[in-house]
Amino acid sequence: MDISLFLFVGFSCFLLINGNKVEDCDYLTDKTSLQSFQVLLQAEQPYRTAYHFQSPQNWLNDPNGPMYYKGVYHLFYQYNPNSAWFGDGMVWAHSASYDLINWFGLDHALVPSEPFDAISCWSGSATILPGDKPVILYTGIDANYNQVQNLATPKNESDPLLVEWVKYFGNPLMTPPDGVKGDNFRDPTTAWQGPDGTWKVVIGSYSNNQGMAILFQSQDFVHWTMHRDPLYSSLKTEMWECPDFFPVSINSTNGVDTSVENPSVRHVMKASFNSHDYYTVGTYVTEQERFLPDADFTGTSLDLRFDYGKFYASKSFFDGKKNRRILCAWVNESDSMEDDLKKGWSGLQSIPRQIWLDLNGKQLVQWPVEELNSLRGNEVYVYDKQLESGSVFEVSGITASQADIEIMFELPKLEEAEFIDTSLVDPQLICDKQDASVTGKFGPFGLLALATKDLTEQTAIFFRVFRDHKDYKVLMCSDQKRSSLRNELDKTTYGAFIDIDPQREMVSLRTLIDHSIIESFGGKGRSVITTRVYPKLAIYDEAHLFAFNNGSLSVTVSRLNAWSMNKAQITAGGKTETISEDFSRKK
Ligand SMILES: OC[C@H]1O[C@@](CO)(OC[C@@]2(O[C@H]3O[C@H](CO)[C@@H](O)[C@H](O)[C@H]3O)O[C@H](CO)[C@@H](O)[C@@H]2O)[C@@H](O)[C@@H]1O
Repeated sequence: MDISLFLFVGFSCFLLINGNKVEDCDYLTDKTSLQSFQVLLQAEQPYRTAYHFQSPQNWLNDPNGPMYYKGVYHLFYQYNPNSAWFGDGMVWAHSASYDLINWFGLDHALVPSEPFDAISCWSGSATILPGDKPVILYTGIDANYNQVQNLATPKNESDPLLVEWVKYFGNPLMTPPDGVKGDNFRDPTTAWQGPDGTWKVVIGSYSNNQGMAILFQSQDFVHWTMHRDPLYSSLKTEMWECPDFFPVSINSTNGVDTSVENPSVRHVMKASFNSHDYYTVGTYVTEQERFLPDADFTGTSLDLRFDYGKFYASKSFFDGKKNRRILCAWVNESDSMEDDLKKGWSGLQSIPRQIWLDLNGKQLVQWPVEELNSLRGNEVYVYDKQLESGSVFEVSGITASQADIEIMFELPKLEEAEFIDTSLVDPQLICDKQDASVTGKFGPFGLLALATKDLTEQTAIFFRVFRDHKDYKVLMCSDQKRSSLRNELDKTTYGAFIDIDPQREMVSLRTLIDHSIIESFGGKGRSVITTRVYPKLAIYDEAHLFAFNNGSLSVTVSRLNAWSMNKAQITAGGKTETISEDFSRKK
């Protein structure tokens, strides 16, 4: 709970709590009533997170320009200083960290101020130029609501915190090309440098019924020319937001710098559309400036996604400190806009994830950054526990509303698995039809998170294992249907197949629970599902965690380790905003 400011204007006084004007000070004349008021408000804010990044108040969306510079990690993000809703006047808020988990806020890095960003400073990326010189390319919404690309540089490069940024006087550097609408040209990627020294960057767009990554080239990072063809475009897609284009090593979990081009890397193209982050692995043919995907986007459930739940506008960066590539994304709310006004905030950032190419070369693997483990507190574990059909057991001894769980399942007699109905190809639909209450053979088995003791409220993260001819198919689901007794929440069920062979590998799950967000990594990070839930009763100490098996065949929990998670230090930025009356946020 952030009690931001007391303002005394003349004889009147009010209190800003999470950015909302909530009470006259008459009510708070003595310390006792202030304390009870705080307790009351705490009870009203059970959905704020303990270790996921969120701003103290207001609306937050895309991560922008993440980078590692002179010993400091930087996270900029889309932020509305005026409201818990998205709107005009978006800024680049700025936080810094030494470990990607604990963050301290700094002054906003970019705020609308010039003709080329008069309305808003929208998403973009950072690039570290040779000589350790960081720069930002971002989308400005100009006074005519056109999207243009702008450059900003640090005022003082020797300041590791990069607090002040200066907008280039010659902005904008790129404007919507012919045939591209003024509102379909945004979100520059991190730029990369070709072997001949040419800088390249792609901008998300939509033209001629295709979503695309328009390629621009430059010799000096200031003068940019559009390449004849987009780096890649796809007919099956809408407007591409926040594209990302980066190399991945074919034989190592290490990351590589965005400019690396050699035979030991492949390239990944990511585009955000249709509320999801889709990606495809492929080959970057430098000479032709073409990206050749192994598989084109299909606009169906067959496309690869970073996350099969809520995870949007992600951005990756190469972390030179630990030679890894890190991915972060915006996780939006599933409650109503009215709820967001009441809470005074909206939007979270995912836990930063390390990403690398799976050994099979077909897809990426993701895992929470190792620094997260530093928040692990009390641990409980279970080994070799048989889960008979219909059984449920409580994992007690940890803070179930704030936890990190790793669990591995062994499936004896795999051959008894039921055959998959091959007419069902969309995993999300299967998870929805065959939710956690529907008994199969192997599955549903998994975890019941943020559950009441009597299981009235529960979010089930579970697996089903099917036979498919001589092979097996492992389905992972996150079922939010019973996540809350509250109505008017989006309780969509999510699902994904996991590319593992249960004959050779145990079915594993790592789940991060943090009050209103659940991030689940199946099959050692081969499929990930993030969800937002808002239990009415299963909050704080009333939240419980269970392992369950609702399949007709028994399964064995070969290993379960669960940790209480400590709170991360995430402090507010340097500037406190006051409420603008233009943006009505009255309760
Ligand atoms: O903050 C601007 C950046 O966000 C992006 C991707 O998230 O585009 C957002 C977008 O606006 C929609 O999304 C808002 C939340 O992200 C939502 O509240 C709003 O109502 C939506 O319109 O902006 C355009 C124009 O409105 C829309 O097409 C996008 O989805 C990114 O592309 C921006 O740089």
